[in-house]
Amino acid sequence: MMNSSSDDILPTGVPRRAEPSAGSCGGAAIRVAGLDVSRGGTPVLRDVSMTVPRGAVVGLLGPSGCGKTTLMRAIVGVQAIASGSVTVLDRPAGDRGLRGRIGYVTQRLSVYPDLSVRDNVSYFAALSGVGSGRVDLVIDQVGLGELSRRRVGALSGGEANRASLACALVGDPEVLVLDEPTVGLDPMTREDLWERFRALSDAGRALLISSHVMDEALRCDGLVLMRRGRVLAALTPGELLARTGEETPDRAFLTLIRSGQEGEGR
Ligand SMILES: Nc1ncnc2c1ncn2[C@@H]1O[C@H](COP(=O)(O)OP(=O)(O)OP(=O)(O)O)[C@@H](O)[C@H]1O
Repeated sequence: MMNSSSDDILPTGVPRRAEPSAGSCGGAAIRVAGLDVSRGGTPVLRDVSMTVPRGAVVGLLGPSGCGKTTLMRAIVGVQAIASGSVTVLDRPAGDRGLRGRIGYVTQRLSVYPDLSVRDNVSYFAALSGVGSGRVDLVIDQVGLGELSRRRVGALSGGEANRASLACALVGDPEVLVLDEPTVGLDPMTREDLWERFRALSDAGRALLISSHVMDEALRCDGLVLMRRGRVLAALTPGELLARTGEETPDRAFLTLIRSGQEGEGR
């Protein structure tokens, strides 16, 4: 039986490190309830409910086309929704008051190819009103220190992705929504970035990170597993392995899908 009630949807264990201290304004940075979205007249998200606690890294996993990007677009407020609710930092998604408080890195490059890494990040710093003090810091954090003067158009795909990430990080947003940020990266760079994500969550930021790479699931505090526009399960990596009896997340995901299909009588 998959999670469906809103009481179920916080992966157990996730809020523990993310629970607000007394007096703070609530544990969930992102709260999605009963979300339905259609694109091009076709339903692509159906009754999606999930939360991302403050101070946690939640992995959004599922096969290509299952609706991960659409869910992220709804969370950052650029996707029309049919029904349900999406709340970020206690405000409706897309609210003007959220500007600068959410960082979003899309799969497509959202930086200017004709500008250098440094100029791109400086531009985003100016947009966020943070000044230039953090520019070199975030460029170093994504491992582009030596390439900061190079035009983004002359970077490799993975380097350009990291330039996008630096632009999202420079405003020090409270919520980060990252659509496959590690795609095309070598294992060492991937490792560095996950350390960075962990440091951000330790500092209280909420991160929702989509990935095709199931092994990255083990690095997350909580997982939202999607299939065909629905949330198949929301749970911790440990729960995923324990529930399925599998040793690796990709096998566990397949086992969950199969058990779901049996439940559907297919
Ligand atoms: N502009 C659009 N018009 C119509 N359908 C769309 C549009 N964009 C996406 N879709 C469809 O919506 C569904 C969900 O797409 P989405 O991009 O959210 O999936 P995803 O899980 O992020 O996929 P991937 O992992 O391949 O990036 C897919 O079936 C896709 O074909």
